[in-house]
Amino acid sequence: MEAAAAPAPALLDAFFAGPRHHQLRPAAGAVAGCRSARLQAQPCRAAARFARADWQAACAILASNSGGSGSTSPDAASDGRQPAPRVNGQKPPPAPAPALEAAPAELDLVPVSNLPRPLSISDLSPAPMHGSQLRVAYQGVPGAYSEAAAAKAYPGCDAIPCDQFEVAFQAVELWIADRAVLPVENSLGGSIHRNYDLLLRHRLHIVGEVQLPVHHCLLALPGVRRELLTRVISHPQALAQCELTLNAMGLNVAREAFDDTAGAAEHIAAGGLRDTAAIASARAAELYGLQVLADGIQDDAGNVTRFVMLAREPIIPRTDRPFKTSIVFAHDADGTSILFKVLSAFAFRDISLTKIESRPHRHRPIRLVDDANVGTAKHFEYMFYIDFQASMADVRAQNALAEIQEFTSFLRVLGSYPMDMTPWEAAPSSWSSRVDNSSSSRQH
Ligand SMILES: O=C(O)C(=O)C[C@]1(C(=O)O)C=C[C@@H](O)C=C1
Repeated sequence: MEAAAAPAPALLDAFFAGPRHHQLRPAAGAVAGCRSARLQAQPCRAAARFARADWQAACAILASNSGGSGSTSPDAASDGRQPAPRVNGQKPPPAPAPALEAAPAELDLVPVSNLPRPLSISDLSPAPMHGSQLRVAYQGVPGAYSEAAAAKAYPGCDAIPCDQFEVAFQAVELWIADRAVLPVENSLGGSIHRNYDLLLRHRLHIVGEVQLPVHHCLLALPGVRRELLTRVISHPQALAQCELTLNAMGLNVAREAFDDTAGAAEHIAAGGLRDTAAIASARAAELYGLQVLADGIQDDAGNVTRFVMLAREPIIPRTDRPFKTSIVFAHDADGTSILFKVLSAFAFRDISLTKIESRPHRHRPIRLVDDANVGTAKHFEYMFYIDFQASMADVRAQNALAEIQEFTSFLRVLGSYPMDMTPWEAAPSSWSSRVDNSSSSRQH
């Protein structure tokens, strides 16, 4: 039985650092030293023992800086910051929102000129403006679920809207924001693949997670009736999460993808579109002056999106509360047994996996295997992402990863962070029970 222990900095640095210059290669030094052969695993463990005193000293310094803020934010202790008592994210914008000013006067829209304009690529010059508040980048415009996730992760933060996921990553890298909060998976729609790819391309660390119950509404301009609609617009995830309900409502109209749910609501308000409805939050309805045509239209009452919190530095993993660790790996060797070996490394140590995802290996998507008799087989190559339920401060996790390094060509720890353990609160769903009944009668 492997006992839990404080991690050694050399070993943790090695896992967290990953490759510096080429994303798909292991880092020089400790990582490469540990992974390349079974024989080389020993020096790495020796280094780990040697550095234990440094690790404990570093922990002591961080503990004395954290000041016991009592914040509900999972990585607040590592920040040492007190959230300022300001409402989430509504700082004065650099310019009024021109699109909304064009909305027809009779719509009686709530003035939204004080909503922040989303950052775009052209805003990303590294010119940090340091205030006392934690600045948290999210993708979308005010009223997006990601904004609510940012507020849940960092209560009282200054939420910074970004027009793309990529911009949110860069905002943190360039010190325009301190954190990013980005969706990675939804209980109905599945993984948000773009963010898995970006996690690998960028060098940010996962420092926490939040799970947000997602309660969708069907929004339209005031006075619009459902029969007039010819189109429903929203984020593709939101469209997917409401597909059965929309059909059950008899709303078999065109569906169109939008960058984010609140952006779709804003588009309807700005364009005065009377034939279009958006799937978005009740908060988006308020912000953009739309009426709620139907409430709780997600296909399952327990619709939840999981977001990760990203920072420039990792947090110090602990063992006194439930932690999760996210890793990504690839392998060079022929054969499917690698995945089996990786899973065994966790099973053998009784570590539960909470998620496994594969994505194309962008640097080497196809491997050709020639057989003179039958031709050339084209194997697709993958990067594998795994979340497991243990902290990197737990020696079981350290040993599992040391073992995995021996048969993978690339391994990076994306983060080791506290699990979101907030009590379950399913979003009420006025439509889902009908859909459940109708879909089950359809299936049998
Ligand atoms: O469009 C939004 O409001 C978002 O915050 C994005 C997003 C997503 O990417 O999954 C977040 C939560 C919901 O699952 C739907 C959409």
